[in-house]
Amino acid sequence: MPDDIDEEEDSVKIIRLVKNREPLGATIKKDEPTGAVVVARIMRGGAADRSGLIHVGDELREVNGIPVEDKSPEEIIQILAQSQGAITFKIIPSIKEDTPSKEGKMFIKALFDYDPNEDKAIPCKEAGLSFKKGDILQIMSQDDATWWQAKHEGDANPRAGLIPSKHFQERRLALRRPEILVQPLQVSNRKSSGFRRSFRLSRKDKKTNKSMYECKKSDQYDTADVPAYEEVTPYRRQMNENYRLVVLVGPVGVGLNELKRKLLISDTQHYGVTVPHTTRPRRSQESDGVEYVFVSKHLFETDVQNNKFIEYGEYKNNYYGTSIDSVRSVLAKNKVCLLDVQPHTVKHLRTLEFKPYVIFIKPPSIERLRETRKNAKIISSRDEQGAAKPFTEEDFQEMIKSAQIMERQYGHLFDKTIVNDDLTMAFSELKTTFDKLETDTHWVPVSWLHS
Ligand SMILES: Nc1ncnc2c1ncn2[C@@H]1O[C@H](COP(=O)(O)OP(=O)(O)OP(=O)(O)O)[C@@H](O)[C@H]1O
Repeated sequence: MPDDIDEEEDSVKIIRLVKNREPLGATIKKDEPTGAVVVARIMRGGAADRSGLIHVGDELREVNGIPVEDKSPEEIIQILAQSQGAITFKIIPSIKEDTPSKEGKMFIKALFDYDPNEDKAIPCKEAGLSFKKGDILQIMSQDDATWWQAKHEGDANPRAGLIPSKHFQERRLALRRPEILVQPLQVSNRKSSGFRRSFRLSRKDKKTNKSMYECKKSDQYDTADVPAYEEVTPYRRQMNENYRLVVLVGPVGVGLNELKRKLLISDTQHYGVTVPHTTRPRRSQESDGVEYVFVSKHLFETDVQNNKFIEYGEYKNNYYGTSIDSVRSVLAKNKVCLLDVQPHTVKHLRTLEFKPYVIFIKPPSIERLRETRKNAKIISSRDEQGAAKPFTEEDFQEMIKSAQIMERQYGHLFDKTIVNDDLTMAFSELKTTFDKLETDTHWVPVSWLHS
């Protein structure tokens, strides 16, 4: 054995990787205490990972015969960027053993849009993975507390990209929160018709000009508790199970009732709606349990105390409300229950029992609203009698503004968005969505199935 080889040389490894146009899929850093250049991260599925020859913690000594000890990571990256074909690395392997993990078995739904190019904090923009709110991501590594590695679910390309970890993203969102909170839920104080009811008769208190459902303070600022990701798992309804609750949300006048009505008449045996409760006296042509369940004020208030209502409110000194049991009774008849609620209510319905599927009905552009709603009528909140009137330009503007606020504040809870431009097309998209919901596999929160 020659004398000039020091002991360390025993462990030196020479490896060759062939680099084509694809990046190597590894990042390096200077180890502060020792000054050594070490591999900081191996991107899952990238060229370095697939070779199986380089690992996190390996110390880099030479690249193509050039010693790297006195070079900064940027200079080394430069050398690598300029190299093509086979690249030779001299490394001292890390002694750390790889720990088996549940890599690739965890799926998350992204609850925000992400573009690595806009992210000042990401260690390497090229390694970042961009995604949109609602995308399903497969988590490939959580080794790093700040930067996870992920792929789009179903993507055949094995290479993972960097995404902010849940903890990191939520922490930085929390720091930015005061900005977000400036936007209140109500669209304007001219009228508060931005939010709809499941029962049209009792929509607004015209005298106080208030929405009949006063939101709790915390509900108005829901953005404050928006998580970054939600862990999800595939779910397919079994034959003996109840149908999932279908929740429809959208701004007033967007056509929610119209779509619901069309669905109901398309198959009255299959679809159902809840019967609301009221404390107003029954009219002669009405039957208890058909138009409304008629109850006393005392009973209604007791039920409110016992959290029996999903939503409730007061209109002309009478209470109106949708009870949780009314949803259960539709589901128990083996029907698909169509429920329309204010968007802030959705989070209370997200339980294993209801497994809600939330559809957002969105207005088209203002130009299309003008064209398509020429003969349509809206129940005007400015009208004491609540009579149907043709849409005004203000109604259109408010509908669009209200939809934007809903999307921004509650978009993370929507499973599907349908634009109600042409009614026939919107209905057919809705119908297809319903059919798929009953037969296909969908992603649902893990907490619903493992709670
Ligand atoms: N795509 C469409 N094209 C043309 N007219 C439509 C369309 N969708 C709904 N309409 C009409 O718009 C009007 C308002 O619809 P609808 O009552 O269903 O709205 P809504 O969202 O349920 O409102 P509200 O909360 O006031 O009950 C109705 O006259 C309806 O027929």
